[in-house]
Amino acid sequence: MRTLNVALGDRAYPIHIGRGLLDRADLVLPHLKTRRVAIVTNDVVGPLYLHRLCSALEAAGVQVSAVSLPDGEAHKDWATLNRIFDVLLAERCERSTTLIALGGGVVGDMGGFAAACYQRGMPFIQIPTTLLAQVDSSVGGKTAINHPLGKNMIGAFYQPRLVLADIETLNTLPGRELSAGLAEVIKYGLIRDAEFLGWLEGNLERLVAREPDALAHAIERSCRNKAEVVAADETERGERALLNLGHTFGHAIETGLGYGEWLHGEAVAAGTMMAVELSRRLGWLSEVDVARVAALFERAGLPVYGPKLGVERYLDLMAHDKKVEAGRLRLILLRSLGQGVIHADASPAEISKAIEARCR
Ligand SMILES: NC(=O)c1ccc[n+]([C@@H]2O[C@H](COP(=O)([O-])OP(=O)(O)OC[C@H]3O[C@@H](n4cnc5c(N)ncnc54)[C@H](O)[C@@H]3O)[C@@H](O)[C@H]2O)c1
Ligand SMILES: O=C(O)C(=O)C[C@@H](O)[C@H](O)[C@H](O)COP(=O)(O)O
Ligand SMILES: [Zn+2]
Repeated sequence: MRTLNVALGDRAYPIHIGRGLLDRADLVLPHLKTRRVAIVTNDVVGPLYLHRLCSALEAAGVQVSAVSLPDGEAHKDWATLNRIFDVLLAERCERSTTLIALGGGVVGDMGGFAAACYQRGMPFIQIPTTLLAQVDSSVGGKTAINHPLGKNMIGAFYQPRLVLADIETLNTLPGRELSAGLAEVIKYGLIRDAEFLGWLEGNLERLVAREPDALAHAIERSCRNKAEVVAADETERGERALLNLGHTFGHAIETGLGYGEWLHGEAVAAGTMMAVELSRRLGWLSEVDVARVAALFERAGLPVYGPKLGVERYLDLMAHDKKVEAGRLRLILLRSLGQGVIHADASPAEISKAIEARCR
């Protein structure tokens, strides 16, 4: 098992990465306030892993309630969030009960938001079961639900007390979902870790083949990058915005097509290509750099062009981005491969050309 720390003072928490961790109640117990938990999962993950987690906790004397949500991004909404509150109340969960999110990023984002709101805040633990959730969404405390007009528009910053990433859960993950997770892995290389980017270029097929050592390395390195950024800028006043590379375009794709049509990671990959193209047009990247990034995404089984929504529609959707300040779009671009930058000066005409060049 490898352990990292998210250094947030008296709210610091560990990220444990390893095999068989679902059975390790001993890792969970020190982070509970009382011996009472409510597990939030979904209709796909529950049948696979809920029993193991429940058995381990119950054997350690913990009283467990569980709620299973319908699967998918289309259910990351108010109605589904409310189902969590219905169960927490019906089961008489207390403010000291710990909510455990067992699943991918959708379950984690919704479980975390429910934990932030229920009785004004209950303890929260993340047990991520997708690659995307293990490398990104379970760390850092962004929680949210979607709105028909924009992704993650209603939410809160609310940190977990523990992240438990059991790599063995990735064995049952569909290939398309593994690829989606790789988009966020590649992101860390592009925005702040050129050495890791080089490693990814040399090892991508090992990740696609789910070689345990390669996966463990990629998850640890990704979490290390994310933990450093979050510790330095928890609520996205500055540097944390770099984690949004490709997301302003990508969220427009997800919202524009309807949630769940494209996976988040797929939209981020196509959106990153738009950001990369704009960076080239600004003179920061070369044609060779663009080809290098596209090749990496393609080897990961990810799209490198977005859908043809129409440039006006893209711009309209992008205007809802949370990084918009005083009506001005702030985009994450690349000064070089491995160095992200927040850029507020791109003109709508320049942005439009980059979108058009990367739609098909
Ligand atoms: N909070 C953050 O910082 C952050 C970061 C990145 C993404 N996100 C959010 O995360 C969401 C995407 O997360 P995701 O990619 O994990 O999608 P997801 O949660 O929808 O999970 C993907 C699919 O895999 C299934 N699944 C999960 N674990 C499995 C397993 N071990 N075996 C088999 N099937 C399994 C799920 O039921 C689902 O069908 C998006 O809503 C995105 O906005 C949040
Ligand atoms: O943790 C962050 O900060 C991120 O931006 C990580 C992203 O991968 C993630 O998709 C996040 O939910 C997007 O945040 P948002 O603020 O644009 O909704
Ligand atoms: Zn993301």
